[in-house]
Amino acid sequence: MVQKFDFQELELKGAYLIKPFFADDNRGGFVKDYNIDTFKANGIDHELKEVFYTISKRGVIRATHFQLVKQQAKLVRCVSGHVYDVIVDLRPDSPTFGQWRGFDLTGENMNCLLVPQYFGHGYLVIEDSVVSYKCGEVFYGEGDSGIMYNDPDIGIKWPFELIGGEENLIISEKDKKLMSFSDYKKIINRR
Ligand SMILES: Cc1cn([C@H]2C[C@H](O)[C@@H](COP(=O)(O)OP(=O)(O)O[C@H]3O[C@@H](C)C(=O)[C@@H](O)[C@H]3O)O2)c(=O)[nH]c1=O
Repeated sequence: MVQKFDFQELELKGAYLIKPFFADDNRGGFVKDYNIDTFKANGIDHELKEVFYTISKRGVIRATHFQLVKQQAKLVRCVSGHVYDVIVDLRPDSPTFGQWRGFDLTGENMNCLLVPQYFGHGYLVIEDSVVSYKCGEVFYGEGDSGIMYNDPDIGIKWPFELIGGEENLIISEKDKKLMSFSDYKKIINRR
């Protein structure tokens, strides 16, 4: 079976759900999730500066992250396991400002998300997972920031029932102290 790249632009413009190139045979499979020319031919200008992976246990939440400076577009794929991945449009001049969308990314479905610059990104880990990131900008620790996963004004509906309830969440100390959406709007209005 051979599956070609497939690009679907989402309602949050500039974000894409992407099926990678995939071929299998009696040895197993082959996945190509990035090619600069194929991306350009489909209207996506995404040149890589950094690639990294996160390894997470079921119940982990990493959300909702972005860099306040050196904005980082990223191509995200769950290499193994299952995450519920959420993107949030944080572009103040966008008609979908403040809106979120969620997607099941699994090792099996191989779906990738192209998260544009000026978006927040995060996920809830439904099964032990490895997630890969192919970034258009390097990590910039001083600008590392985020909005609380449970911010009421954004209102992300996380499927906590799939991890046995919100009380089972595993969250970093940093992610317990992120800003509110209301604070984010004050920061960008001052710029
Ligand atoms: C993200 C990142 C972290 N680090 C360091 C900082 C820290 O010591 C350690 C773990 O960092 P964090 O706790 O911030 O990792 P994590 O919570 O996994 O952060 C990630 O979350 C997801 C949702 C994203 O979208 C990513 O862009 C990134 O923000 O790794 C880097 O050196 N380079 C990086 O690119």
